[in-house]
Amino acid sequence: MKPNHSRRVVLASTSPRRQELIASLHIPYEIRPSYADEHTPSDWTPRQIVEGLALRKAQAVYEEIGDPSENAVIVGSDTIVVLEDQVLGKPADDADAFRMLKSLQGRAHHVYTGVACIDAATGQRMVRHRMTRVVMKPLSDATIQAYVQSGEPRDKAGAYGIQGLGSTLVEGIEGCYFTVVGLPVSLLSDMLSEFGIDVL
Ligand SMILES: Cc1cn([C@H]2C[C@H](O)[C@@H](COP(=O)(O)OP(=O)(O)OP(=O)(O)O)O2)c(=O)[nH]c1=O
Repeated sequence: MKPNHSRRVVLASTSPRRQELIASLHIPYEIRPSYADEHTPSDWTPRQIVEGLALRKAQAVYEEIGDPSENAVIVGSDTIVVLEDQVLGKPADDADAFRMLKSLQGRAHHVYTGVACIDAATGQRMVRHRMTRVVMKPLSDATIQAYVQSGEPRDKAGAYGIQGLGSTLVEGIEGCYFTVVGLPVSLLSDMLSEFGIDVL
């Protein structure tokens, strides 16, 4: 059976990494930045945070383009880094990035990414998450400082990007690499097929 490519994906994201990953699936897509409120109650679990925020991001775009004639699936995603019971989002500034990396170095943490799909015509929705364990090498203050000065940590949860210079800080991972980068494509392709979009 040929893949059904008549529906398109609307990626509710400003993240260049997510845009590159959706492009790699070779399905029709468009980008619509979503500016949902990212504050969450302090008692939410990591799963509730990433699933809740992924859904909020998709919902914000659904409210703009949702229409019975719209043959599209809206996708939202959210990533956090969790060190024991501490949730690390994006660093506020370079000092915050240094502090985050100092706490992550030499030990393991978990990266959670939530993915939400909303059918733009019917409003039908699905939300899931994936988690990957990452072990970071022991790092000297000088190495952390040099990495912070590269500018890479600024827009990334946990203040590192495994896909960039941050790859040199990581000892190993258990789980899906793309969950760390911010969009678990294998989970997304399973979810899209439930909405009538077959990647293969
Ligand atoms: C841990 C890690 C995070 N990240 C990024 C992925 C996400 O873009 C970012 C986490 O912030 P998010 O709030 O999940 O996403 P965002 O604000 O960048 O984009 P959106 O418009 O979709 O809300 O951290 C990496 O790129 N590499 C990594 O190794």
